[in-house]
Amino acid sequence: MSRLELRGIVRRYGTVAALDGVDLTVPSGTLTAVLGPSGCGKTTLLRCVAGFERIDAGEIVVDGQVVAGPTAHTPPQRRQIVIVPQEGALFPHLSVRDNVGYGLSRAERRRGRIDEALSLVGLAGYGERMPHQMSGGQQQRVAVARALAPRPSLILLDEPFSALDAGLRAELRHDVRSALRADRATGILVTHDQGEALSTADQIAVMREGVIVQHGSPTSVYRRPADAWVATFVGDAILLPAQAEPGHRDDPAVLSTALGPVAVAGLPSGHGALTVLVRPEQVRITAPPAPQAVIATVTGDDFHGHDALVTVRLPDGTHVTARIPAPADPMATGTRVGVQVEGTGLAWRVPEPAE
Ligand SMILES: Nc1ncnc2c1ncn2[C@@H]1O[C@H](COP(=O)(O)OP(=O)(O)OP(=O)(O)O)[C@@H](O)[C@H]1O
Repeated sequence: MSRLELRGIVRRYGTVAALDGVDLTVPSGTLTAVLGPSGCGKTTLLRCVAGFERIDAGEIVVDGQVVAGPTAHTPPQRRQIVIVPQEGALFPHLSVRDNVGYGLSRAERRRGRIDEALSLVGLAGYGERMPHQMSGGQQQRVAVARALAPRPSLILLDEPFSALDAGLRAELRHDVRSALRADRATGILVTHDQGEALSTADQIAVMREGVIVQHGSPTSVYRRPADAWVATFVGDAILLPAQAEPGHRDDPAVLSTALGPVAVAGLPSGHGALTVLVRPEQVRITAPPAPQAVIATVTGDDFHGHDALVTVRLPDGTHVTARIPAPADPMATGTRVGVQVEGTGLAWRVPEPAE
């Protein structure tokens, strides 16, 4: 169990700042998912924490000890930090047992740490198999067991489930999360899959262009995204234009949008153009249209088993997609429905165009 602190980390490649002042704290025994689009610096961040890359500015502190900074660079083998890569991490010529025991002392092997690590990932009894006798998902479990076995200060997971199909991914991330918790390990999970980040991590750090733009619990990042970009990156978002009037003093204020009235808490002060965020599950669809609902026309219905994504055209011509519990019959294209927003939305001021 270790606490990780990143303070103002900068890592440049020529003129590109892959990391441009990253601040992040990962409390002991917790898992933080670093979520961001391709090229935002996620892998560079892991490589700096592990010690494979030197940093140009800032400090990396593990349990109060500076492992990288202006005058320090502890080499990777002395950081007690392990990385679990996407795939192909196992030695093909070694048994599962020998793979897991690779970095362990003889004493730890004797104390039964290999079997303990295999049980943590649900593979008790698989020690004598060779990697090629295991499925892709089982091989990733072995890789996680091998990483956990020496009880590292930190475990860094670099998109470890990305090569697996959807069902196996969900099962494995759940089991890996349980294994990390059982071992009270501190970890960072890098992913660009927002569902994975929301369902697996204790904290989410959203990264954009080499900076952490928001850090918080999955619920806080989903419910109170820092800006419209985070809102669309973490979850599906409906963004609607609205206008703040000087008379809006209530909290929540009720704004007029193409989806009808939307209650917004914590409205920015002053008047001007706003962007209002509503999540697709907040849109209620009624057929026949409920009184006071905005009248819309169904243009698409995607059935997903547990729910359905229904796209409608609003009177102003814009299309929005609602997530509703799957109806018994699909909503036919052209059906006239009513749409209303439930709960509260969020709003941000639209930046003035530069002169
Ligand atoms: N060795 C390198 N030399 C030069 N530029 C690099 C190097 N490694 C990374 N970069 C650049 O740094 C930026 C961040 O790259 P990084 O691989 O960390 O992103 P990422 O978020 O992990 O992307 P992905 O999700 O696609 O793996 C990119 O602009 C990339 O081109």
